Amino acid sequence: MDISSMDQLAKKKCKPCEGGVDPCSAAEAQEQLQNLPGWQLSDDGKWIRKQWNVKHFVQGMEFLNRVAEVAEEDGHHPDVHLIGYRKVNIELSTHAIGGLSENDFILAAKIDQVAP
Ligand SMILES: C[C@H](O)[C@H](O)[C@H]1CNC2=NC(N)=NC(=O)C2=N1
Repeated sequence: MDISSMDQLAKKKCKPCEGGVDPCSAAEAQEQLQNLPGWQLSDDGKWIRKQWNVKHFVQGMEFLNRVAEVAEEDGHHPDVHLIGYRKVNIELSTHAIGGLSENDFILAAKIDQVAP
């Protein structure tokens, strides 16, 4: 997987993924995360997660609605871990391969573009 800048990632489109490819390594993931500020890699290297502080609950919901549009457009979807009083926490992983693929980094860049 080539390492792209955030802008390069956001210009890419997620590719349909139904398994059959190896997840990216923790080292590749860490390298890619250099361009995705605020995203954390899980200890097992299988997912990335980011938390935002928002002004209020509705702002968090409006943010998630924008995320839903991006996800549907790209055919790659987040796991929303928390929509709280003033917090949103989103996790990304490619479920078809049980780990991270470039799709997750592309979606992370696109989510950052629509974050409040
Ligand atoms: C064919 C298409 O790529 C799959 O159905 C998509 C849908 N959205 C997805 N989202 C995530 N996070 N992981 C997947 O493996 C996945 N697969």
